[in-house]
Amino acid sequence: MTKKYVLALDQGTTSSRAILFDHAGLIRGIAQHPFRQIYPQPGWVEHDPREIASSQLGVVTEVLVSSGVRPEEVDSIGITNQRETTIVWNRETGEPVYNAIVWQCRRTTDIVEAVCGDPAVAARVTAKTGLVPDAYFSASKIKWILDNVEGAREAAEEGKLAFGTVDTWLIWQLTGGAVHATDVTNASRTMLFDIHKGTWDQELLDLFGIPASMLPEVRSSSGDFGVTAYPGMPQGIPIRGVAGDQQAALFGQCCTQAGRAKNTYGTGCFLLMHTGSTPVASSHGLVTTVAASAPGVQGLEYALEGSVFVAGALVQWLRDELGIISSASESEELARSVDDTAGVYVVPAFTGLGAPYWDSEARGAILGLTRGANRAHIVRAALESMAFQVADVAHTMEKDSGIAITELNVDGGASGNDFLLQFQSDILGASLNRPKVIESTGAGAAFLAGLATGFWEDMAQILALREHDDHFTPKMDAEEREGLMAGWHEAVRRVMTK
Ligand SMILES: Nc1ncnc2c1ncn2[C@@H]1O[C@H](COP(=O)(O)OP(=O)(O)O)[C@@H](O)[C@H]1O
Ligand SMILES: O=P(O)(O)OC[C@H](O)CO
Repeated sequence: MTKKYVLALDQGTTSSRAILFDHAGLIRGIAQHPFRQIYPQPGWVEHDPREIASSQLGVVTEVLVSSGVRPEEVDSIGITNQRETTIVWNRETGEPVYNAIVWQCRRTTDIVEAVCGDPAVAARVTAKTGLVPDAYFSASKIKWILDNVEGAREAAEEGKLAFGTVDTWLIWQLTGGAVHATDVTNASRTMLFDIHKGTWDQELLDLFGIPASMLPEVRSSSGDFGVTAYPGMPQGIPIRGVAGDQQAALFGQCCTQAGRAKNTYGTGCFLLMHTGSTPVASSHGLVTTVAASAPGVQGLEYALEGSVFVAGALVQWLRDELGIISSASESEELARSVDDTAGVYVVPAFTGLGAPYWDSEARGAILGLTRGANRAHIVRAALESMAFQVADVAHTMEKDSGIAITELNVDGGASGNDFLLQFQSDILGASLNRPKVIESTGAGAAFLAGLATGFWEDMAQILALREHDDHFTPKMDAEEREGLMAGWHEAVRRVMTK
């Protein structure tokens, strides 16, 4: 076989990565570059679209050179990306009209209130898109650019501007402007896409005042997105896989059937459960999103998604602000040095509380301190708080879907912490699988591309590649679990403002 590798481009919020996967699904090379975070005002977050592209294209060349792989050996490219982040550019010049407005940016809160403040309108938006109206999603960000960048609205109405999430921007760059397309998973995060029909929705476009001519064509996640034609880069490599990073991770974890779920432990946590061909609506503020499908699947597939705002970020806080650990990994050793937290609970509501509490005014607290409490107890309580928060989201998801989570696939930087995973398994009463290749996001993008070209034959072949290096099974008895959970809920109640 002359084609030996699939190249995944993982364009994340803080860095761009390129990862080479071989036929066994193992990583054969990886290159990574951070790029600038731009904070023009409190609560605003931007990226320079040119830096997104240059850092991403830079690591492609770097990974090929550093691993000694020839471009002819690369079967295809899969792209996965930070979602919702919004870029608008001029179709003729290829120049962005404004910086990328990042998913974390809160500048459009007032726009969302003005457009969706009426509960009947909000309900209609949710019914079509599966999303809870919020500045997080792309629609209000596009509107902000059209309303605030001089000449942008006129140019958009004349058909001169193109909108894209980061996948679309990268596809445009890689194909030399030949392809303006996105995939169904990224489209489902814009708040302009009808997730039932699988099409852009004119009513939503009118609501936000966005001309349809700006929108990319929507394609399946595993399919044809053109070939590379960027000057100075290997030419003619097919782009065959595209998915938003959380849906790519779900696919990479082989969660392609109803009830299968994954949780990514990064700065925050993203828990997604595949719900098959049924879009499950949440009664507790979780979002319904489109899942990435393997080739040949008819119609759309869906997932329920819930997130924890502060997870690994709490460990960073212990290190950088409190200074009670010197590295993230030290947290494990310290947590194990004590038998329990001595009744201490940490509620990391730095930016409020998400599902199922939805209290944006709540703030963090360390509770239950006694004279004997020491840093090990606090560090242990911090790790446990990550697991409690995930358990809250998981239980909410179980209620909404009617499906019990008995097995959870895990990944992300903090999933390297065995103490955390054992406690998570105990508190959830579910088994956890941590795959050997922890880069599930990149793996998902690679699988989507390699399935489209025939590099891998089918899902069964990919499932067979999956080697779990670690399983965690619940060891805690029900009484202890319930006691700890009750203590957590009491701690949460103490920080809530409503
Ligand atoms: N051994 C560990 N124990 C606990 N947290 C960890 C550990 N290693 C990394 N982390 C946390 O995981 C996060 C990094 O994970 P990563 O998946 O790279 O995040 P992201 O993609 O959100 O940037 C950081 O917040 C870090 O504090
Ligand atoms: O870039 P990440 O890994 O922080 O992921 C960001 C998410 O896609 C935002 O929805």
